[in-house]
Amino acid sequence: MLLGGNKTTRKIDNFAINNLKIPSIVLMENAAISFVKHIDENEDNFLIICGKGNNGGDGYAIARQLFSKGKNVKIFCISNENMSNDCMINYEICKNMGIEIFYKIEELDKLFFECNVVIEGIFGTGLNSEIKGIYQEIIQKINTASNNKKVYSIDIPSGINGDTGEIMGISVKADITISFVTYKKGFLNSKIKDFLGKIIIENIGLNETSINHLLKEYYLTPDMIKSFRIKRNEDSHKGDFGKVLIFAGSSGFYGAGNIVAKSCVRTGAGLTTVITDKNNFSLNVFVPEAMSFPINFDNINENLEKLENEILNSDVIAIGPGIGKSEQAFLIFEKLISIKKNNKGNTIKLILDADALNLLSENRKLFEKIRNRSILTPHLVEFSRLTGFSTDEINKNRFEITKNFAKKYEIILLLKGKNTIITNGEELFANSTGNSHMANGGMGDCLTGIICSLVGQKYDLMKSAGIGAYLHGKIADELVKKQYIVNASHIIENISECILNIFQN
Ligand SMILES: NC(=O)C1=CN([C@@H]2O[C@H](COP(=O)(O)OP(=O)(O)OC[C@H]3O[C@@H](n4cnc5c(N)ncnc54)[C@H](O)[C@@H]3O)[C@@H](O)[C@H]2O)[C@H](O)CC1
Ligand SMILES: [K+]
Repeated sequence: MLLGGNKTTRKIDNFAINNLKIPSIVLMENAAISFVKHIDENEDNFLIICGKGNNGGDGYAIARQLFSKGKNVKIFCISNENMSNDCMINYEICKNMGIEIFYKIEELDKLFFECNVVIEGIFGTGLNSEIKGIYQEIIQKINTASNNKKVYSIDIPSGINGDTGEIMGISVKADITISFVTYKKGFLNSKIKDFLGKIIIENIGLNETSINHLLKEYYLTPDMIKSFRIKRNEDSHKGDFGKVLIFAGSSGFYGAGNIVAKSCVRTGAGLTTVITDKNNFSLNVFVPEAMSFPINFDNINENLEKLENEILNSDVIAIGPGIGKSEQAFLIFEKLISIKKNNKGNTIKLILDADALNLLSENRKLFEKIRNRSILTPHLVEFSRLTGFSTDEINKNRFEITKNFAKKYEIILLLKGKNTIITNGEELFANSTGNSHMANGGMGDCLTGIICSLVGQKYDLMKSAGIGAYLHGKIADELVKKQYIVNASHIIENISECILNIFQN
């Protein structure tokens, strides 16, 4: 699903009108028809509150549609001066059709009392400043009425900034928001969850393929994830699903390595090998399918040469969870990223997480070695270390900062958090799954394991990160329906079933 905002709505509008030659009034009519589809047939007595821009125009067109179905419809017109063209056209039609239109704010309380459903089209993507005066008063009244009326918002609850989700002084609290063409970036702002109600994204007669060259940002949906699927050949063997090398876990943190390995195996990698302390015997018990490459941390030079063979044999290397920042960890990390091509002549892909990111932050010249082949999976604090931006700065400007970083270092960035972001600097995915009940130790390790496994199975880096983040969150979303806390072990046990559901449903 396309992800957009105020500027992109204007871009799509312009393209549809100027290139596809769809008159703007047709777009508005399509929007109205799509909107009305979501209104329960049994509802009656509508109050439609209209501003003077195209959001208000949508409101007048919706009023006409409902009226022509025989519904009781009343309109509150906030202003009939300086209306946009299409708003004026629909306003005039409503007048001509004899729909009752009210203008005085003193009449609003009675209108609220008499209606069952409020539909508001005050501001959409054109809101450009703090809401004051009469607009503020009307929105306050809608919110008071909303205690016992159903409130539908057209496109965006009036008062929410479509780009940032910021509340511009005051905002309508909708029960249902029916938005057009794109999932608005502002909806990702967790602070406004209660203002949006149920979100539905509707079509206005534009096929996604005819406009998706205009924007390269997506909100990940089940359909998108399904479309990423690579079919498995009947005659394939384990070598076709990737040789994954994992450097994770160290004394005191063996669990991290075990979780990465088990997630990787459960996601379907062909062969999984874990570089681990020679004294770690837990791996074989926890993940019998994985192999281990033992390291003597007291004398790592013993193993570095043998390690070279292991690297040359691998398709993808995941590095980071639980490795610490010791001299030895650094030397192994440096060795692992120093060879670009494997025995088959293919580029070895890298997934860098946790301490690998911290080591990278402190040794920036290593960025040179990871270009064009890596996914970095920081959480907010790790990303702050990598970029030098404060966590507040990143939160305010996630899209731009992540894209710039990915572009500068030619890597895929996956910034973990609510609506995890994945970008290569051009294209961007915002994840739609996940919840706060999965915020506990080991979750990141599990995500790393899933992603490196997908890369091993020849999914490209963007898609591996996208499927991985979606799957990881989706499993947790399903589990919280029946349990309060979700741990990495719970995710691991459900990976295979969830992949089946996503790819086959
Ligand atoms: N491609 C699509 O998705 C389509 C969307 N449609 C609808 O059009 C609106 C956007 O319409 P636009 O005319 O650009 O803006 P608005 O109606 O949101 O508001 C503009 C109106 O309000 C004034 N204004 C802005 N901020 C304030 C403020 N703080 N106080 C007072 N007045 C303010 C501004 O000056 C304008 O007069 C989109 O959301 C969809 O609902 C199309 O119908 C079809 C294509
Ligand atoms: K609105």
